[in-house]
Amino acid sequence: MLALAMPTRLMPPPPSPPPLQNSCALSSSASASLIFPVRHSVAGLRFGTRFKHAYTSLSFAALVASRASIPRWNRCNRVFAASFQAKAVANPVEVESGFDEMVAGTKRKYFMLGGKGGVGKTSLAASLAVKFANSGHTTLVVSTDPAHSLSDSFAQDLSGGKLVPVEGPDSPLFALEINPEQARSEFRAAAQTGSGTGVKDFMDSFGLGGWVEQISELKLGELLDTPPPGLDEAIAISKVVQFMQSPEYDRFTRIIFDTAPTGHTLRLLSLPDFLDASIGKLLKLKQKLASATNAIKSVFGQGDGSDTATNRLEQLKERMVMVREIFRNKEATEFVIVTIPTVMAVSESSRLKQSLEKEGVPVKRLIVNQVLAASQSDCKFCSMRRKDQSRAFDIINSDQNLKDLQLIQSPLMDVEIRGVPALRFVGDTVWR
Ligand SMILES: Nc1ncnc2c1ncn2[C@@H]1O[C@H](COP(=O)(O)OP(=O)(O)OP(=O)(O)O)[C@@H](O)[C@H]1O
Repeated sequence: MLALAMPTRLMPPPPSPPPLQNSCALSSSASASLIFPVRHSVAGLRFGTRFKHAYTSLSFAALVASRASIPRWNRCNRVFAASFQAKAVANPVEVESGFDEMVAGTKRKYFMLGGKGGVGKTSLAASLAVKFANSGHTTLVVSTDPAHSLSDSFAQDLSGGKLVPVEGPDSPLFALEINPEQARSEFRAAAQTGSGTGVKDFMDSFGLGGWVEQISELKLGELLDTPPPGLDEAIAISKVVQFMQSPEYDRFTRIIFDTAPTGHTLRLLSLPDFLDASIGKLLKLKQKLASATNAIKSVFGQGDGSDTATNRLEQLKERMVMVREIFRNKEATEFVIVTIPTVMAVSESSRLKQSLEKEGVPVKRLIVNQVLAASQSDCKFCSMRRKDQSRAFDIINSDQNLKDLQLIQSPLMDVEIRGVPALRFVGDTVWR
């Protein structure tokens, strides 16, 4: 059934005819064997005629409801992607997003969605969460992005750092927004007692110069004074790991992370090793000092509560190791790269893929979001955008880091994706 298949590779669209009345026609033309429409012809929404699933009428109601707030600065930006013009270059089995594989089994799986800022990570993470929940999985979606937008995406207040039930899906779906600022404060409070210049001076005054050198190697003071980007997220994720150790979390069979933009994610990936090494050294040092004089013991000993601090550091270290294990577990984890069809975004995705590979993080899929549909008649703006888009797809097809990933396309909608019905619609369109 060709209509159910998604193409693996977009081919450059045929040359566009001259613009007609400066408008974007909503055509879903398909020329027989090579070109076929997507399963949900979104253009059909406008005329209410071509829905194939019960969900879509619901979704459309929500989408229509939210349309009122969209500025109509140009007819072109109202285009719902009508169809993808694509060449079926591969076996139809390969051209779907592979959702069957993602949803299979009741063992817990983690999905991390990441990419450049603003490409649609949150919308796609939320839509995937809704799709899993509607497929029978008790699902958790977590935001560790310092600039949370999960609440906006679900149109529900999810802040507060606690599990919040999301209303609407068929099976339980919970969301959790971790406040990275607060998580970092906790980390500072836990770590400060065991390091820093105060201890260094103190050690020096006892003639323990060698130790001073070791302490400065820790770089923990530096870490706390100017925390590297990504630390917030590392701590936020380690907090999630902490939560997940509690029995309350056993029921979740799918956990989705809406991660921070690329830069943060890359630094985050190298951070567990760095923290692991730093905290490890600190703990080792503490153990050595435990047999030293009472005066030194008082710095690290029970009297001033710093044992609690080191215990917490030890806990943090353990969690960082767990985070790293989760990130690298090929059986349980998948990092899904989200991009948009622009040269800049695709180049960044390529670098992200390379770094993830270097860190041993499994990546199988690349979602190209906001794909503009092919159209019979184009306004100048749309045809320019489509040319850019086509260039971006060419790059993906030839890029060493990206070309072997399973390509998923997500159409550009002409409304903001907000609320469970809209997310359900997007989920059914993209995750098939
Ligand atoms: N396919 C799409 N069609 C139309 N609008 C979209 C699409 N995907 C995302 N958007 C819109 O783009 C905006 C940004 O999306 P989203 O918040 O999901 O991106 P993000 O990558 O998570 O951003 P950030 O990096 O800031 O966290 C939102 O208003 C969202 O509704």
